[in-house]
Amino acid sequence: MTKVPSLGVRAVTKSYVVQNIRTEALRDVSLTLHPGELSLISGPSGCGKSTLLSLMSGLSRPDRGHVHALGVDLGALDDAARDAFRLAQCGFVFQGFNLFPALDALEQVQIVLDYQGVSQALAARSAREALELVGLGQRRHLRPAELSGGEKQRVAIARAIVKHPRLLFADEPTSALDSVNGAIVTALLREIAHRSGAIVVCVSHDPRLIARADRVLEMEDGRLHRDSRDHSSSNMMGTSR
Ligand SMILES: Nc1ncnc2c1ncn2[C@@H]1O[C@H](COP(=O)(O)OP(=O)(O)OP(=O)(O)O)[C@@H](O)[C@H]1O
Repeated sequence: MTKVPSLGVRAVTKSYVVQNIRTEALRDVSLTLHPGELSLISGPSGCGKSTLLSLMSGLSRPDRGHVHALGVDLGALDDAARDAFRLAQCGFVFQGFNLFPALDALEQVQIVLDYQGVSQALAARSAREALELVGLGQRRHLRPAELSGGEKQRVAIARAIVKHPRLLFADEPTSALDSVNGAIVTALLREIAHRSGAIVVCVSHDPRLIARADRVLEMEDGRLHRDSRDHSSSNMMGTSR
């Protein structure tokens, strides 16, 4: 295993077949994402954003092409090894928060480390630090029903970062939030990328996130259509439209 700390997608295609109808979700997509940056994947509904996120995080496999994460070829790993890679290296934030109703904020975050076999004392301390980082240190004993939507998303972010993942994936993390909380969560994701050096990847339509991202990748019809890093490019990676 090399120590290349990037996330690379090379000539990836992915189709779904439902009732004999094939949908090409990704067509020959290539990109490299770098540590310390908040990268945003944007584009119209159905253009392949979530499929790309799922391949980059090792949740699914491409039909063709390769995904290299932190120097590891995810396609070369069996299911157990990919699960282990995700557990060790990846954090996830989803639009619906996915919190346990019966647990308070501290427990929601701590449970991740408990699952990894970290001692109770260290898990509690780390969970508290992660909640402080997202500005919820004082509200750590509240349950989801006692927290606002923005606070719940911040708990979800604390849960995702408590094990210091080098890859942080967020699928529409602000879509359920009002403008103030959307801005807070956006700033937080960017700060996490800059401070921790993690590769932070968001899928979103949210203009607040688009405006604050270090890099914006626009998709269209299963292809990468535009990369803000390459201003001259509107048809990337040899794809012509
Ligand atoms: N599990 C699946 N089975 C069949 N088709 C799928 C599946 N997942 C996605 N698709 C199809 O693949 C294409 C890309 O879907 P994907 O969810 O990646 O797009 P998206 O850009 O994330 O869309 P949205 O913004 O609406 O979430 C769409 O045409 C979708 O209907």
